[in-house]
Amino acid sequence: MTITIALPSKGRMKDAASAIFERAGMKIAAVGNDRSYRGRVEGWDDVEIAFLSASEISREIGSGAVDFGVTGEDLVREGLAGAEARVEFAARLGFGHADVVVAVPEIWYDVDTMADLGDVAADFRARHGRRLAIATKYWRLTQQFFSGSHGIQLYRIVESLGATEGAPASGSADIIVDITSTGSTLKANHLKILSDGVILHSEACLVRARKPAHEGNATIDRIIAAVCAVL
Ligand SMILES: Nc1ncnc2c1ncn2[C@@H]1O[C@H](COP(=O)(O)OP(=O)(O)OP(=O)(O)O)[C@@H](O)[C@H]1O
Ligand SMILES: O=P(O)(O)OC[C@H]1O[C@H](OP(=O)(O)OP(=O)(O)O)[C@H](O)[C@@H]1O
Repeated sequence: MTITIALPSKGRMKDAASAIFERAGMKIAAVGNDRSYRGRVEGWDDVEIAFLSASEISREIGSGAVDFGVTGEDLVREGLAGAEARVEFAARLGFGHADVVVAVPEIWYDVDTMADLGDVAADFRARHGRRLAIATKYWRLTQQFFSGSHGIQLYRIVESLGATEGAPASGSADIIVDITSTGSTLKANHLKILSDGVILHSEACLVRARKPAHEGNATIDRIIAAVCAVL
């Protein structure tokens, strides 16, 4: 059986992902020209590489179209319902760190915790005639965290496809759920992270699709061992 590994074709994880495989003794060569979206691994004839975007990788692992992928934990947990049952986080790779956080305007002086935010959400309709609006592209993680972990039910998600941190100032939402790494974008937009508002500490992971065909497959075990050995 040919094992397919999906690696980022662009973006911030691309170079570090390929570098880890190279260090692991799996040197990747493009098939065809340099812009090709397929590759192979020198000396590993039963392995092929598919170059995809980070969010496509989480989808393809979920559907089982690829065997392994390197992508952000946030994209896997956001993209796949019941991720744990469908995929294995085989290794945390030590790059692509970002936290998915709940952030509110700095001037909400009385709001520092999720419990405070729950109180705000409960009063919001009476005070403002509408529900608290949360701008995010992480609607699954937001619902799990607000409704599942904190019992907050009174809110509305406003889907954001970019510049999420600008939503409170522009009036399209009251608060946000987004990723942050240095914190400078939140700061520039006068937003603060709630003290218990970190939903997920994400980083790039080697993720395996859970497939029956992987049972007892020596190449599967060899790939995981080779990557883990260089971390
Ligand atoms: N400062 C950051 N901003 C955005 N994403 C970050 C940051 N730091 C780390 N990441 C991680 O990088 C991943 C997204 O990578 P990138 O933005 O390169 O993807 P992409 O190529 O834009 O993918 P797609 O086009 O499919 O969305 C996510 O897992 C995210 O957590
Ligand atoms: O905490 P910081 O270091 O400020 O990083 C966080 C910001 O970086 C990302 O945006 P980016 O400008 O990289 O664009 P992208 O979302 O299109 O990747 C992300 O969406 C945040 O807005």
